[in-house]
Amino acid sequence: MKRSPMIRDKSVDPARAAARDTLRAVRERDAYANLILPKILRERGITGRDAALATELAYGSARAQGLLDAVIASAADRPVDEIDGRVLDVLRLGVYQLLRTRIGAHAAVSTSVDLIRSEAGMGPAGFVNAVLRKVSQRDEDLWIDDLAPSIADDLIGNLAFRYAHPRWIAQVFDDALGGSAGRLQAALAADDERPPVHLVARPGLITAEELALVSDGEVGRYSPYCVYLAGGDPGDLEAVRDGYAGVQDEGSQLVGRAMTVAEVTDDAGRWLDMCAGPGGKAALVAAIADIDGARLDAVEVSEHRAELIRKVVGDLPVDVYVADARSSGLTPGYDRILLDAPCSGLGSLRRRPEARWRRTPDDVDELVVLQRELLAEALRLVRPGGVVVYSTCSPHPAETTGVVADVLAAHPEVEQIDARPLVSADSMGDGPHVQLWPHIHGTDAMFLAALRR
Ligand SMILES: C[S@@+](CC[C@H](N)C(=O)[O-])C[C@H]1O[C@@H](n2cnc3c(N)ncnc32)[C@H](O)[C@@H]1O
Repeated sequence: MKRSPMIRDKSVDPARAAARDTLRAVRERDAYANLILPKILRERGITGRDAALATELAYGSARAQGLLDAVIASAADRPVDEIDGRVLDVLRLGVYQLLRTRIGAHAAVSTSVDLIRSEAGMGPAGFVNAVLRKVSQRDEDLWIDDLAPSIADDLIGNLAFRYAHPRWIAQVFDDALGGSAGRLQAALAADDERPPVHLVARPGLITAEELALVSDGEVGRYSPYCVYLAGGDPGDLEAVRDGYAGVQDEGSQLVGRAMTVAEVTDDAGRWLDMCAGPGGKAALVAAIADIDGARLDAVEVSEHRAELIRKVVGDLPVDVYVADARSSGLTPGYDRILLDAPCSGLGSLRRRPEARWRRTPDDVDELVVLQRELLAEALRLVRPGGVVVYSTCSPHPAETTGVVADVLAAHPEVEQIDARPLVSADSMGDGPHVQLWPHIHGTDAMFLAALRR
């Protein structure tokens, strides 16, 4: 591969250059950090400690962007949108190192100056040096005390700033948590951390205990298929490469499993996953279907994502349909349906570093309309006595309890059943729905509700 000039420059640290180029791709091309960074590392042959450092700096800086920008604007005495983008990327990396890592101030500043000098020259390097030296005079708490809204005036704004979330998202979490500052603080803090990798042991191929043994991991708390990986790249594991295991958040496993364990009398084995791409839950459900003698129809509107489903389900009993699930043409009469609806993803922000700064409240309004239509169609496709599991990787009340309440109001023939026994985790509240949380369950903030027609 063609190496960029800054990589050849001996003064530039390859790990930091990889992190900088990731932030640039995120800023300039709306790239996803967790897709672009692994590619950069692979292409440049960066492994081991350098790869770990690049990952920490790129993901950490992307996740903390709002906090970092407020500090940069204050230290530079100008809004960040008046700072050249390439300089801003390097400043974000530098401020992240100063405030949120144990890297010494001298190393954080000098490596940042090297990064920008190699591609933009002495002027921008002097600016980066001056801003970072000013930032280095205080620690993170002092900067937060200076710049965050006061606790007395705006508690949610203060917590949002402190834990690097847009205020509107902190407000959504607060609404979903029922307005307790302690709970909100714990939720935001957990969401501000780098999440552990969860593996799924594919039923029928390997047990969680066996997978824990070969991966040096720990068996999960709730999902019988889950293993918590202690560290390292899951792609290096033979079990993952051979398809015996995959990467999947424990909450997502619990949702897939819930659809298969709900009580359905005379289950004829006609199962449907209505929004199945890229196939994480479909693969788990299909493996269980294989054991139970059932067959899964998997619908996905995007051809590319449908192809990902085909790859991950392999020879399992699955038929993949590329269609809009609101008008798929499938014959009604399903025993079990999983509707893992397209959603804002506010419950898995910890796994998508830059996502929190891209989402807007308007995204949610459009999604809610689609979610209602999809759920109404699921209720049309399920047979009397059958069960629909509705789930989102978002705790936003409009996308969760709001959608369920609206659709139930229009369908008196449908009852909501208690989803808690289908999940069997701790602290699941009063039901009948289940809302999982990173700070309580260690999972993404998945929601699920179970409806019987
Ligand atoms: C939350 S994701 C599903 C994740 C999946 N269940 C998994 O575990 O891998 C929602 C999926 O729904 C698809 N989708 C969006 N609108 C759709 C529609 N109208 N009909 C079918 N699929 C749709 C999206 O392309 C996306 O792949």
